[in-house]
Amino acid sequence: MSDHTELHDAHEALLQFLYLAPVGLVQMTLDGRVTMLNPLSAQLLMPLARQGDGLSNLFDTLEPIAPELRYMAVSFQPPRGTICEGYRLQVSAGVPGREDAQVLSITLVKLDPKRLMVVISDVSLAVKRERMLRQNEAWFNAVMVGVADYALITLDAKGDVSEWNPSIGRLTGLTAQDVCGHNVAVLYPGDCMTADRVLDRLREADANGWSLDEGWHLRADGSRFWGSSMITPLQQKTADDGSLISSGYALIVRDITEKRKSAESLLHSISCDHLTGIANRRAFFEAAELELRRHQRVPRPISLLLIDADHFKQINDDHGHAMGDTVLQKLALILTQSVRGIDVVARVGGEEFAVLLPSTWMDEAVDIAERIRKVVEMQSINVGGADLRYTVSIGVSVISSTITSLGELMDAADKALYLAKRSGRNQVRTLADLPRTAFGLEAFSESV
Ligand SMILES: Nc1nc2c(ncn2[C@@H]2O[C@H](COP(=O)(O)OP(=O)(O)OP(=O)(O)O)[C@@H](O)[C@H]2O)c(=O)[nH]1
Repeated sequence: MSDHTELHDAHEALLQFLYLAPVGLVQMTLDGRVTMLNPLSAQLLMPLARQGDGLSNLFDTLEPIAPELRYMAVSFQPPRGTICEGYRLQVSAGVPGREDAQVLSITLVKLDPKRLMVVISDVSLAVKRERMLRQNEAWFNAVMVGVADYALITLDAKGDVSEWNPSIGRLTGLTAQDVCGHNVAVLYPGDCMTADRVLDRLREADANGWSLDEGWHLRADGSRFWGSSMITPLQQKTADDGSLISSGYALIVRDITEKRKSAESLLHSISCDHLTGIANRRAFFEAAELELRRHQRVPRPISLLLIDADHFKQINDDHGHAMGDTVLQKLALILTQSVRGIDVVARVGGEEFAVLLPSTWMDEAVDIAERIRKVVEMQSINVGGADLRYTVSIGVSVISSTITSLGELMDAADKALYLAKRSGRNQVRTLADLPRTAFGLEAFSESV
């Protein structure tokens, strides 16, 4: 066989491999320009491609959901090596009960100083199974493990503590007088549990047979511990509408501080944004999905703030990328300090943040957004002796009869944010601020 034929056959075999590979494979330049992609990667990425751009640059395609990938590639100094492995990208939120969230796993390898290879796979099903497994494990642990560090009490139909068991004193230092007759929310720090949330959990226990949650709990001396709590219904009866309701519940609380510490670094790596330390896009969608599922069971308001730093490109251009990063870190801090423990604060894009506010009406959400806007406006960051000031624009939306899914909630906040930007930035807007006749964005842009 001639060298030429051998080469041709090897090439054919390689193409065949790429074509049939069970994972998406993309080869590209360091700045993301795609030079080769196999059919599976095209299929996985096509829903993300913006009109007109196609899939010509992978970093552009992934910019809205993972702007950090470009920075990770640029800041990777060695001439070759693995830049990231199994990095999870939350593509869509999914619709509870109808459509699963879509999650892609991305491995980025630098082949040589000029080329990157990307391996993409759809791990949506695996993520769903992981979550179920985590839940089952926690459930099992709550029931079977650790007789020394658990506490048991009973609750009435409203979630008030009806029966005291000394185990709760051992775990928390609280006395019967501290808890009996009070809402079980007394076992939690003020900003981590509300009476509404307690009722949600009781309804969840009625529907599923149990409700399991992890979070901060309170000791008598004011200190906190990370606890797992499981609520199970006691005597159940069928209501007029056919649903099951209980006259009482058992609550088991366990101190899992130690277990949390060991799981924390793993959890941190998959759910925290690498720059700001707050939740990343993936963790946000998971938490928001859970919140919306609760809302479907017991309807009550949920508001969303989308916060975007104004003229951020200019900050990067004037003061350098590292200063841009500092601004994002400071903004993340302001957001976490401005809301309650049960609110979800996340970085969902490059300079875009989201805050989900359970049990919060639109006017309360607008007040919180306005407070955040003012704190940012007042803050000055020292840059080489000079003051750097910046502002944010905020879009606010709330679940309503027309906005029922996470996608719609995000979309409404995004439109309101766009309105805030178009109206001059450094302001808070809702869709109610749109001209009545111009609800759609296209119509709006024509009318401005
Ligand atoms: N420093 C830093 N910059 C980032 C990061 N992620 C995204 N960016 C930059 O954020 C900038 C966002 O710019 P644009 O979307 O044009 O928006 P803008 O300049 O904020 O303008 P408006 O949003 O219209 O007020 C881009 O220049 C991105 O490169 C990051 O992690 N760190």
